[in-house]
Amino acid sequence: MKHETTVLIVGAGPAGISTSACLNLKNIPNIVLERDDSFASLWKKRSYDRLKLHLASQFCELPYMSFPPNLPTFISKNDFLEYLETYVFHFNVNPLHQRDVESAIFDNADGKWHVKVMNVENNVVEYYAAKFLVVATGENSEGFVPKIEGLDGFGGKIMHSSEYANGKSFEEKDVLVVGCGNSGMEIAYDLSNWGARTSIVVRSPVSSLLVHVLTKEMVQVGMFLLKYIPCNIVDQMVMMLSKLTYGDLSVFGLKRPNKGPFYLKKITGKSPVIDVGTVDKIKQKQVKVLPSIKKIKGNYIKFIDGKRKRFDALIFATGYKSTVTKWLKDGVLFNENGMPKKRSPSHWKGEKGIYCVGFASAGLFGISSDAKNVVEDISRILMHV
Ligand SMILES: Cc1cc2nc3c(=O)[nH]c(=O)nc-3n(C[C@H](O)[C@H](O)[C@H](O)COP(=O)(O)OP(=O)(O)OC[C@H]3O[C@@H](n4cnc5c(N)ncnc54)[C@H](O)[C@@H]3O)c2cc1C
Ligand SMILES: NC(=O)C1=CN([C@@H]2O[C@H](COP(=O)(O)OP(=O)(O)OC[C@H]3O[C@@H](n4cnc5c(N)ncnc54)[C@H](OP(=O)(O)O)[C@@H]3O)[C@@H](O)[C@H]2O)C=CC1
Ligand SMILES: O=C(O)C(=O)Cc1c[nH]c2ccccc12
Repeated sequence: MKHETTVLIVGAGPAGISTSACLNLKNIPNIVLERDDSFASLWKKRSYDRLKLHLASQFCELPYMSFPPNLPTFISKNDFLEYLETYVFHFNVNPLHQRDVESAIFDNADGKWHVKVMNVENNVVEYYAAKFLVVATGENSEGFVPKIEGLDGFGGKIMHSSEYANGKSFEEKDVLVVGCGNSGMEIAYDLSNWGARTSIVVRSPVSSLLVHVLTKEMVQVGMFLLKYIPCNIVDQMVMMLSKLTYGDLSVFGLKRPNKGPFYLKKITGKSPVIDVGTVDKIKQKQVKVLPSIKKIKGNYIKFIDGKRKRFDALIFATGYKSTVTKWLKDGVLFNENGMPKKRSPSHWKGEKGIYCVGFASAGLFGISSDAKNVVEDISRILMHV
């Protein structure tokens, strides 16, 4: 049997949920397919305990619902999850769980997307069809771990940042965090608080890790000013504040790029590091900075500066990859990395009724705007048929 609807949404993270909510408000039939056994699985199962939103709450709202007024500016993971619970209930969003989308093909004959789904609860294949397909599987669908010589033979524990909850089991252990994006920097801070002897790999200036380090307040002020002042001026102000607060961090391998943080976020999607106290720990030598890994032998890690050190655990905070190309080969909307071919703001629409929500590297703010754009477009098309 084939399940027919108007819009099929793949993924029930913030992107899928908000798209379904916007469609429900317009009474457009839709089905949300989610591979996990709950919605917002990244937030529920694949993010660390101490996670708080890095952006002020007004930049993290999903369409048509504000956060409760009693919440602090920077919301905790649990409060965000409670907000999502209220959101799905209020907008009557009902994802079908344990539905892993395996393929999606457009059929010119009937003008519909045909989607093959594995119901992982009972191992039965299901088929769905719809005029519109919204890809909402996210930029963080799968953890990325680089290939390193000897990694398979590492004698200690290996995990990706998405599997890290807290540092309870790492007390008194030697732990190496690889990667110093927002996940790596915060996990290193957490590990150190839990009493782990913590080191973090910052790519050496040779392969140059150019990164802005800001506080969440600097980002908050910057986001506010961007509404009124050109990006280059906001960037200069924020960079000046960062210099005054942190000084020169290049001795720790963290080199400030010439281009500003908001400009770089817009052009490359790369977020600045929003410091939660890790920089202070680095300066106090409570978190040690090490260069890139050359190879691994047993429990020993050899670094590119020739030094060697023993570790009990490796935590890869080396980012994520999109998994869209595993099940979708549309050739138009997405490139070979499963990311939109077109840059924001025209990234969200493909051909033949395919869309994506949540692929603009613009966080929850970008998701909200994508969802509204996509649903407006679908609604306009439906009104003209
Ligand atoms: C640790 C972390 C913290 C973040 N914090 C912030 C923040 O504070 N502020 C901010 O603005 N942004 C933040 N982001 C960025 C972004 O907003 C979040 O990643 C957000 O959850 C993205 O929502 P999404 O719905 O696009 O993707 P996801 O939340 O990843 O949801 C995608 C869903 O699709 C499902 N799926 C994937 N493949 C399939 C398939 N084949 N079939 C069926 N279902 C599938 C997944 O199981 C998942 O539930 C953070 C990201 C991370 C990793
Ligand atoms: N509270 C919050 O709001 C949080 C938000 N986030 C967001 O989630 C998204 C994902 O963040 P994150 O998980 O940190 O991933 P990122 O992709 O942002 O960072 C990965 C880091 O790993 C480095 N890296 C990759 N490969 C290697 C390697 N072989 N050796 C050494 N370093 C390597 C990258 O360096 P390079 O750039 O040189 O490739 C980069 O610094 C981001 O948008 C982030 O802002 C994450 C955590 C908390
Ligand atoms: O946390 C993230 O990864 C985000 O993408 C959120 C975000 C959107 N715009 C920004 C500008 C500066 C820092 C973070 C973000």
